[in-house]
Amino acid sequence: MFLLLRTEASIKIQFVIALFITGIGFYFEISRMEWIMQLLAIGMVMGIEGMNTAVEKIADYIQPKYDLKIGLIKDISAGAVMIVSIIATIVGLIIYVPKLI
Ligand SMILES: Nc1ncnc2c1ncn2[C@@H]1O[C@H](COP(=O)(O)OP(=O)(O)OP(=O)(O)O)[C@@H](O)[C@H]1O
Repeated sequence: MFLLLRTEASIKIQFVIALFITGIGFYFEISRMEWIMQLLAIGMVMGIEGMNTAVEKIADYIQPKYDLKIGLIKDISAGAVMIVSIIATIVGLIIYVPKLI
């Protein structure tokens, strides 16, 4: 976890967003269930991002040169991050939009 936070720019950004959204959670005094959903969303995104980083590192280790199959593998792995990020954004909107309007 510390290795990821120290070396990966995308995890650093997600960590800052996680801290920010946690602060927002305290500000709006979200419910116990909303905290569970928010924490799951944060954990999902950062966990899958960590796995994506591992896939990228393995790919670069086994094939440092340009390779269509490696490109496809990296795209699929990045796609997994995209899926959980979209879902996490929707969860955030479901929690906070009603509090803002
Ligand atoms: N060896 C390769 N062969 C073919 N395409 C590659 C290769 N390496 C990267 N790519 C393409 O470039 C994209 C970005 O790959 P890269 O490894 O730079 O990840 P990244 O998304 O920049 O991740 P991060 O910012 O976390 O390092 C991949 O999704 C893939 O499409």
